[in-house]
Amino acid sequence: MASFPLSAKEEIVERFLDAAVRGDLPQLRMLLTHTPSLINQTGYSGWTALMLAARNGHYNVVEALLSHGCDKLPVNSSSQTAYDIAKFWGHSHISNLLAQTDDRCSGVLPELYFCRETLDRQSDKRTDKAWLEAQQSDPNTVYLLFSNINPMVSRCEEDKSSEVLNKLCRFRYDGVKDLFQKPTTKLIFLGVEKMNSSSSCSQVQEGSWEPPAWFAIGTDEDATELLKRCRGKNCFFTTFSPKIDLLTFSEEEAGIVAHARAVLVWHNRYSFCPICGSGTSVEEGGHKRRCLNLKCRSLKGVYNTCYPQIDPVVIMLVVHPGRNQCLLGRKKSYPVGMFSCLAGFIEPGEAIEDAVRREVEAESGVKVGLVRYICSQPWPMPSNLMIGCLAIAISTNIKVDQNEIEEARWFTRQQIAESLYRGANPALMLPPNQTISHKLIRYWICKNANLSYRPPLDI
Ligand SMILES: NC(=O)C1=CN([C@@H]2O[C@H](COP(=O)(O)OP(=O)(O)OC[C@H]3O[C@@H](n4cnc5c(N)ncnc54)[C@H](O)[C@@H]3O)[C@@H](O)[C@H]2O)C=CC1
Ligand SMILES: [Mg+2]
Ligand SMILES: [Mg+2]
Ligand SMILES: [Mg+2]
Ligand SMILES: [Zn+2]
Repeated sequence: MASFPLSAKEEIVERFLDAAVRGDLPQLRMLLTHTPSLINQTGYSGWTALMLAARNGHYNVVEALLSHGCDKLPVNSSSQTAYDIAKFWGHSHISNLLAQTDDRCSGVLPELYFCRETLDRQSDKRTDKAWLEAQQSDPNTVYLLFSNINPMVSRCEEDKSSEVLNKLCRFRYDGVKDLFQKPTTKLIFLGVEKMNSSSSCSQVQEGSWEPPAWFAIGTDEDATELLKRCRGKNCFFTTFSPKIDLLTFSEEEAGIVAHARAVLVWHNRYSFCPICGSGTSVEEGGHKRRCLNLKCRSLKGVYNTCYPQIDPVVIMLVVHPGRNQCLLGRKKSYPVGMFSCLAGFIEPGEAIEDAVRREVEAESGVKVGLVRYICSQPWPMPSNLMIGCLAIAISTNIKVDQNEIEEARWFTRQQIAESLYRGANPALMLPPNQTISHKLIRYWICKNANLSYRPPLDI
């Protein structure tokens, strides 16, 4: 059989995998230091370094790979994870190690995008007017600019291979103070910087260091005028395709965007009092609106029109009664070949479990029994809270409501695994890594992959 010369990249992957087969830890470490992206690479066999080390009983290599953040969930063409492989070949010390790490550390259910609490919200400070005013003019305070609800960002030029493309433009007081004069400007107190290793200097010990406060400014001023403030920093607003652009921040900044955007959207929607139609004043660092009509009912008791609104949405991966398939659907608006979890808004007076059952049956005709909450994600498009569940189907016939989705289908574990780990299934493209939909699908795959953990509902 003719053999083709390997490209430089293929060659380095093969050297890395070969080190895992031989248990050559120094060589493996050296290659990993030089090229960290090797960690989850597969060779021609479709096996990762972790699988190969597990197959050959190299405990120290498995340990080193895990400590470098290796993903232990990929499966080979026989749907085996590294855990399955170690178990099959009788390397129980390795299968025990692979089964040990808990969900969050092992990548089974890693932190979700938009979920990182980068700032300390310090919600108690929102009512401290004097403190807030002092922070506003403090030279260390950080301001983020939003043209309505779209953040001003600059392109990241440093790392072209990274998924992080956008960085929030940060301003000091002098660069934005003129905007405060406009009555339509909204100022949102986002919190203060959390103390980290770089801030634990002598100033902190002396008690003289105050963590900088962060504010978001929402303005309706002309975007081109706002851009002049960046003085050539190559800034722009994410007006063209917010859905895609909002997924290209770092984890640290994504959480800040989710908070700021949801509050600014609420201000845009609730300019006037929804009870009596009067004007409102903005209070509590932008987290409350108070009606200016002293006779208004909203001033008595707690009115939920006065506080930022969040729209709860259930999103669920429906599992076939036989446990080996899952139900995914596609809307007309999805890219060609993409299928995702079914989702729908929770209705008033409805429990999460009932919303899951109602939405699944309405959209796909499939009836659902058990529902289990897994995780949640703020989704600032514009202010949803996605509540992620696994649900067990008790019927399998599909009858799609064409008004809601275009198609729904049962997919086998093998089809999903191939799409997740090898992108080899052109008929099935899964939603991007940053979405809760992706995480739920991944969670199901790994929980079903004979990992030692057995969920209480035997999902
Ligand atoms: N992060 C993720 O992985 C995913 C997020 N989503 C988000 O979930 C949300 C809900 O999913 P859909 O399937 O669209 O919901 P859905 O299945 O409830 O259908 C939405 C339709 O229901 C009506 N509706 C009823 N109550 C509503 C409310 N409170 N707000 C808005 N519309 C309401 C409207 O006619 C709307 O067109 C979407 O906004 C979407 O952005 C959806 C799928 C994946
Ligand atoms: Mg829906
Ligand atoms: Mg629906
Ligand atoms: Mg609905
Ligand atoms: Zn009112």
